[in-house]
Amino acid sequence: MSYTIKRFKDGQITASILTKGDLHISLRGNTYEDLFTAASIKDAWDAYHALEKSATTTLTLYCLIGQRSDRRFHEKESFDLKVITRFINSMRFDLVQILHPHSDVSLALIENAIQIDHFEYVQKTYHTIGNPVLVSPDAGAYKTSHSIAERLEANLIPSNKVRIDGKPMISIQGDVKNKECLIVDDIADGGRTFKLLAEELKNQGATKVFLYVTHAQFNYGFDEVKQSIDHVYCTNSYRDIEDPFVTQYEVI
Ligand SMILES: O=P(O)(O)OC[C@H]1O[C@H](OP(=O)(O)OP(=O)(O)O)[C@H](O)[C@@H]1O
Repeated sequence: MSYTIKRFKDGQITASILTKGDLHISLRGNTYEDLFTAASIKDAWDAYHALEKSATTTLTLYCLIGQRSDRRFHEKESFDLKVITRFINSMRFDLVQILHPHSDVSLALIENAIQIDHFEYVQKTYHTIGNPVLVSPDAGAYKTSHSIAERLEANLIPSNKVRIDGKPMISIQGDVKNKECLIVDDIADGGRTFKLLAEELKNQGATKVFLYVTHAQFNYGFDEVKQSIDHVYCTNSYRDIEDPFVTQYEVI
């Protein structure tokens, strides 16, 4: 099965199916354009395979747009993940695979969805560094980090971020003195959460602090995070990064 995509000058996308067969679309999925591209391909495929009931369709998204907006943050605001997942459901794929979603809400809202595990990337990072202590940065990350630590038979130190009078305060529940630490989480947006945590880990005696995130946005660059983090490990689910400070595992 193969297809082509044509973009008109005004941005419109048209998909054409070249050869028949099972459909598998792999995209970052981190833009609305990616989702519309998938919808065009699926529409063309459906038309061309109307009589072929046994053919299957799979959509793989490596960095689902809106995954952090997994609730209505304010009664006057849109619930963006619900809008996005409704659109995905309207395409009617037999299977939708999502790499390391921010929370289970994405999987609950998307029909026929399964998670692509990020364990292998954390495992590679863990062995490359040489068995560091894992650190989970907040309550949201604890459950996943706990399961990863068990699978790696690694030590895990939970930490938490609370705001006191608007100022972020980090609490670390364990001894990191003279230890190398690996913070593990799903997404770096600006990276401030990890910069502050790394500073506190070093204040408490950590010798080195590394960061693993599956989805590496780093929307403000690396200057700030470089001040307290020694190296970043991530996938290229969101974008390709050319920087010696970053090791990327290619997923797309
Ligand atoms: O790079 P930064 O800008 O510091 O952001 C990164 C943090 O934000 C996300 O959590 P979020 O606060 O969305 O999680 P929540 O579901 O607990 O609100 C993500 O899981 C990281 O922990």
